[in-house]
Amino acid sequence: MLIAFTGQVALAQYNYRWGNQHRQRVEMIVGGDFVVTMNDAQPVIKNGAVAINNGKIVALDTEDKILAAYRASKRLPGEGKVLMPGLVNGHSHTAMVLFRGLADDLSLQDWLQNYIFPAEGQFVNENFIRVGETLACWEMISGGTTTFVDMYFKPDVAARVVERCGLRAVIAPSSIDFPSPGFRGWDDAFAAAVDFVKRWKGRNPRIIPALAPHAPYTVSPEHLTQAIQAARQYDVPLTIHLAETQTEVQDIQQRYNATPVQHLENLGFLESRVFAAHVVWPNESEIALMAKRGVGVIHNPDSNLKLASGFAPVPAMVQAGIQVGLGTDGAASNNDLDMWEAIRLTALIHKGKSLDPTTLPAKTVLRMATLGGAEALGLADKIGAIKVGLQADLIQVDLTSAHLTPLYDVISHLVYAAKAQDVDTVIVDGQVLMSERQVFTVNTEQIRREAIRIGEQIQAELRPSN
Ligand SMILES: CSC[C@H]1O[C@@H](n2cnc3c(O)ncnc32)[C@H](O)[C@@H]1O
Ligand SMILES: [Zn+2]
Repeated sequence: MLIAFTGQVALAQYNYRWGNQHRQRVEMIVGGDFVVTMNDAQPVIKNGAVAINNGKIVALDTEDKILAAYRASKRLPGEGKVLMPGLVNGHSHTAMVLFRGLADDLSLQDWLQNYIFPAEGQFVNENFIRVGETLACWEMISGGTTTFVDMYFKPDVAARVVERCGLRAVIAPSSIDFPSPGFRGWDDAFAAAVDFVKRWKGRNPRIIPALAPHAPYTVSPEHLTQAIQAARQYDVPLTIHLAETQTEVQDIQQRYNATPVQHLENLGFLESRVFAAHVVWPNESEIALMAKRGVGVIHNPDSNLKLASGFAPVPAMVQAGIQVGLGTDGAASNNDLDMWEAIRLTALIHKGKSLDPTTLPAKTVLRMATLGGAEALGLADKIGAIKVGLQADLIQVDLTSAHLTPLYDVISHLVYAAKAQDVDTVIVDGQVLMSERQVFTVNTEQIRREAIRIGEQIQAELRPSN
């Protein structure tokens, strides 16, 4: 008896001393009852875990195997949770959260010309962007977005906020042919955008500078050509609003005798560094053209519905092999930055439109919100899936709420039932930004106060539209 007990103690001591030594030390181990990987080799691992070191995924397996091979000073257990790649919001104007609810129930043209452009001219300055961007980062972290595209103004301020909040972002300063906040017109806006790109390229791996001419109806052919040439010269992505409304299609047809996508093709603009937002009204040959040129598309269902822009032919674009991601657009046309809503709407509206319930099945849509977005942005070698060698941009989604009980199919729940509030943990580059719904990188009380103050100022000073 005594011998057996002594033997057990010795074994425990051996395991403690040497077993631990044999396990490789990593920074963090994160688990999930289900690990949804977006990696075809191992799509869903039950009772899985991921080992993270230096911000990267170094191992992915069942939790038993991970714990047998690795030890970590930090562990985020996965009971009652799904572990999955962070969501990629492929199109937003993030600081527009401060214009949320300012002008609703309008068409895009009316909304932009008569409400949003004037309000931006009046209120967007560096402080507006600092507060709006921080508020948006808080909202996005809370909802499980780990990478987003910000197509807006004052990119240096936005980039510094993103650095502090810990998210990953493609920061694409807007250039447009008429006055915009801080600029007289295209020339000074575009020069500043190029200067931003030159200064931020390679500076912080989480900040990807890009160029963003607004749209074919607000940027001349000469300036569009200038933009794509600069994107090539500095080897950065380029994003643009494209074929968003029927009004745009008619306008471009009248001005240039071409449909919007064809117009860009005629300028030699279409290539794989380009990803276009909306693309609601491409014709069949334009879809084939975008697929051939490797142009990514970001679908924004909430905004397209709210502005009554129409239903983008997403099933046909996916079928053609276009890399399609999802976006929220700005919170003034959505009215939030909730990617779960974009996921659910995408999975629903195209079924209704096609009268076919097999259109865009849940798995396809979840892929669009993660790996599809990463592909469209040209970032799939870094993010979008749980795979050894990729950056550790991960979220844990809590499965214990009433609306996720019971569970038959984890992908079904993520697409048709989960909500932003179910996101429990957010990790970017191996850094925990939120755990148990507590956001660590934003002073939420302070930013709420500052956002309310700006809202009061806008309310008091907004000039009526004509
Ligand atoms: C040059 S990008 C920033 C510019 O775009 C405006 N904007 C916001 N949402 C949309 C949209 O859906 N279509 C076109 N333009 C949009 C935003 O207010 C900025 O002025
Ligand atoms: Zn937009």
